[in-house]
Amino acid sequence: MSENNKPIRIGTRGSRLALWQTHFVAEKLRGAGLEVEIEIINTKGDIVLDRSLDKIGAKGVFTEELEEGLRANTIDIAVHSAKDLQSQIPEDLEILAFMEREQVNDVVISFDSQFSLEKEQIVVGTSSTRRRALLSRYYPNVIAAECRGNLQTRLQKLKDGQYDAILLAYAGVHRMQYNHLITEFLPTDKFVPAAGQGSIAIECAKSLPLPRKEALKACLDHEETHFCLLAERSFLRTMEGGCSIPSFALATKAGNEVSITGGVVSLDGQQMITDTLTAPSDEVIALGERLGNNILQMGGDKILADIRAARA
Ligand SMILES: NCc1[nH]cc(CCC(=O)O)c1CC(=O)O
Repeated sequence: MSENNKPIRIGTRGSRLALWQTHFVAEKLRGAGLEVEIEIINTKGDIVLDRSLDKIGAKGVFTEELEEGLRANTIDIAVHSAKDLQSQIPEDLEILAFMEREQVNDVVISFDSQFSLEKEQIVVGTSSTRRRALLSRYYPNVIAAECRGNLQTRLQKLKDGQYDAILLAYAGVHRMQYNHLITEFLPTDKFVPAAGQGSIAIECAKSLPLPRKEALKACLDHEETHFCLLAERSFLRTMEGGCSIPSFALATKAGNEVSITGGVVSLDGQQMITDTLTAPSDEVIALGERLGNNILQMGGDKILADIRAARA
């Protein structure tokens, strides 16, 4: 069997969401006539569930072990939620494809179909500092509480009555078929999503043979999403923020232009800096950098310094 006919070995985390995403990728590849094998790899983010993500601290808590597999050539590609991928990819690896993004909103999930964020004395669980900060900003009546674990764990905590509602990314809710529990779609102009939310990223070693890379990219990459994600991730790099920083960014492409809105919010939601910029789509990296530098200069640097000081 020639090198290019060997099955594609796909590495993935073992959570139900990760497996859904991996089977989605596998089906696309099989549809293109490629053979696939799936390898489940546990990451620190899956194992350490008793601490919030910003306290685990290390970059790439959901990716490191997968990246080791790419380096050791035990897998050919790693499937990630683009949002979970650190902004700086190691020198010897690359992102081969960003798959077509689905609806990017955050949503409210509750077992009470009458639930409203306007109510008094309600407890809402979130897993991200961004959602918690935005919740505090727009709904000071709400008590924002920490809610970690995979989607099933979070839903179980909601069912157990630890919260009146939780906030999640629509993409994960949809993939896990929990749409019936959505009580509200949060608007993206207020709850601007995290960079990369809703897209699946495919990572590989730079040394993967070119014909393999080309076949995979042709099958999995979505050009419009790719341009947008490059802009958002360039912004994230400039802000030096991973998933532990309450930054947000959403790019959209119209014709040959990409527009991006992004910024940062203080942990208590009191201060927020945002800006929107537009550029031709072949300048998305510079666009994201420009947005990041604007945000830092407009006071974002102070917000980030305060967050670092609060955690130190
Ligand atoms: N950090 C966990 C995570 N990573 C990706 C998703 C959902 C899917 C996506 O945004 O692409 C989620 C769950 C959530 O944020 O509610």
